[in-house]
Amino acid sequence: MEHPSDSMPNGPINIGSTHFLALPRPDILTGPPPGTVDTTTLAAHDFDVDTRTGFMPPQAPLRRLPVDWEPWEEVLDDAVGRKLQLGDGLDLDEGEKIKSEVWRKTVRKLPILPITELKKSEVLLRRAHHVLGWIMHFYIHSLPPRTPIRIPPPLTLPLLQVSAQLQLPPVLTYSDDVLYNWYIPNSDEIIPTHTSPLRCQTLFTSTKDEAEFYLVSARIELRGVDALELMRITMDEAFVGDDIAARRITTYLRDLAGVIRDLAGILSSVKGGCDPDVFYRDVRPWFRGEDSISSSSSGEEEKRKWVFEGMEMDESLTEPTELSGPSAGQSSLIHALDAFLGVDRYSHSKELTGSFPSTTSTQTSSKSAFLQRMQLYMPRHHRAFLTHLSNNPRPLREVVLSLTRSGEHPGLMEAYNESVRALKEFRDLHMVIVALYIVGPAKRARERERERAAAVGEGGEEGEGTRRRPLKGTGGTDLVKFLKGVRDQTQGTLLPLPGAPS
Ligand code: HEM
Repeated sequence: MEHPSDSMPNGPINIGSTHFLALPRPDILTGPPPGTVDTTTLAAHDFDVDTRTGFMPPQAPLRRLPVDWEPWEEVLDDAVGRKLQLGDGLDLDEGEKIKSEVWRKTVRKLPILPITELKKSEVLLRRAHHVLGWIMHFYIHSLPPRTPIRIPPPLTLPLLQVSAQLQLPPVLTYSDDVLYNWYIPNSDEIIPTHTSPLRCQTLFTSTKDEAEFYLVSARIELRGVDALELMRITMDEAFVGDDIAARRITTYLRDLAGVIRDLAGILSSVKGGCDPDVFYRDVRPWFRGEDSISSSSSGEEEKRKWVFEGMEMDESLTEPTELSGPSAGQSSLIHALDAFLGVDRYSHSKELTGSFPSTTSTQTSSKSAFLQRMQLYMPRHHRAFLTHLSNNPRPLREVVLSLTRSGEHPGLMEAYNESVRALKEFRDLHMVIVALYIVGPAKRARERERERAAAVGEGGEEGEGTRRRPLKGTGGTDLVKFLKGVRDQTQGTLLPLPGAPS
C-alpha cells in the first residue's frame, strides 16, 4: 500500500503560477468587483465541468499547502503516521488512548493560522478544506465514547472560514475524499481516465480497502464523462426537435444506457478491493457526521453535538447547520443523470423518506429532501450546473413525449426507457452493495455483541447495542427505506409504451 506522502512533489503547489486555477479569485463574502466575471475557477462559466474529466479536475489536486500552513499538513501526516484508532473501538488499549490524546493535544496547541492568502486561490482553499476536514474527523472520532465533542479554535476558525469561502459545510465531503483526493504516481501532468492508475492522497486507515472505496467512485466519475457529453449533444438536438434530431437522440440515449451499465460494472468492482467487514468496522465510522446516529464498533449508539469553540473570535462566522458525513449521495454525476432523465422530479421529492434522520414529524418536514440537501455538499459550480440542468426549458422527458405523441419514433421512447432502466439497475446493484457492506456486517456486529453480552451475564433484555433499529447512512438516512424508495421512484419514471398494459 502506498503511503499518501510517497512521491510527494517537491514544491508546495504543483501547478504553474500562470495556470488558470492559480489566478486570483475574489473574496466570496464580498464578491468580485462590479463588472468583472467570476474567476474563482476560469471554468466557472462552464460550471467547472471539464470535457475530459467531468466533475473531477483534469489536473491532480494540490498535495500540500505552502509552507505557511505546514503546521496543518504536519498534524495530518502525524495522525496518519500514528495510525490513530477509532475512540470507540472495542480493542483499544491504554497505549492507543494515550497516543491519540497526545495527538489531539497537538491540534489544540496549533497556532490559529490566518487564511487571507488562501482566499486568493481556489486550489489552495480546496486543499485547506481537505486537510482541515480530515483533521477534524480524526479529532472527533478518535475521542473516547461519551466525551463531549469540542472542536478547538485552531481548527474551528480556519475550517469555518475556508468553508464559507467555498460555500461548503465545514465537514468532510465527497469532494474531499473522492474528487480532490487522488494523484497518479510520477505523472502529475497526465489527464486521468477511468483506467488510470489512480492513488489516494489521504486515508484514515492506510488500507487498500479504504483507498478502493474512494477510487471506485473516482472511476465512476471519470467513466461518466461520456454520459455528460451525450447529455450535451442530446440537448442540442432537442433544441432542433425535428425527425433527424429524434433519430439522433434515440442513438444517444441507447449509448447513455450503455455508459450507465458501465458505471454499474465499476460499482460492482468494489468487491474486488474492499473487504465489507474492514469497511464497516474500520473505515466507515470515520465518516460519521453530527447526524449519523449509528452503532459504534462497541455496539453502543449515541448522538453528540459538535461544538465549534472560538467562533466568537470572528463575527462573520455562523453556527454550522449542515454536518452530515461524506456520502456518494453527493456525486454530481448521479444527480445529473437524474435531472437529465427527469428522474429527480420523483427521486428527489420531499415525500421520499430519508429527508432527515429525526423521529418527529416537525423535524422531518423542516428539512429538505436528502438528495436536495446533499447538493449543498457539492462544489458550488457543480451545484449551479445541476440547477441549470433542472431548469432546462426543454426537459428530455417532455421532448420524448412530444416527439412520440402521434406514434412516431417508437424507438425513441424505448431508448429513453432503456436509459432509465439502466439507472434503476444501477440502483438495484447499489442496494446489493449496501446490503453487503453495511446491512450484513451490522447484523453480524449485533450478533457478536449479543453473544458477548450473554457471556458476561448481561443477557435477557436486549441492550442499547443489540436492539434492532433502522440502519442509518453516513448522510443520516434510514438507509434501506430511503434507497429502496429512490430505486422504486426511478422505476416509476419509465414511460408507458403505446399498447402496453398500464
Ligand atoms: C461500498 C460502496 C458503497 C456503499 C456502502 C454505499 C452506501 C450508501 C448509503 C448508505 C447511502 C444512503 C445515503 C447516505 O446516508 O449516505 C448511499 C447513497 C447513495 N450512494 Fe452509495 N454507497 C457505495 C458506493 C457508491 C458509489 C460508488 C456511488 C456512485 C458514485 C454511490 C452513489 C450513491 C448515491 C447517488 C446515493 C444517493 C441515493 C441514490 O441516488 O440512489 N454509492 N450509498
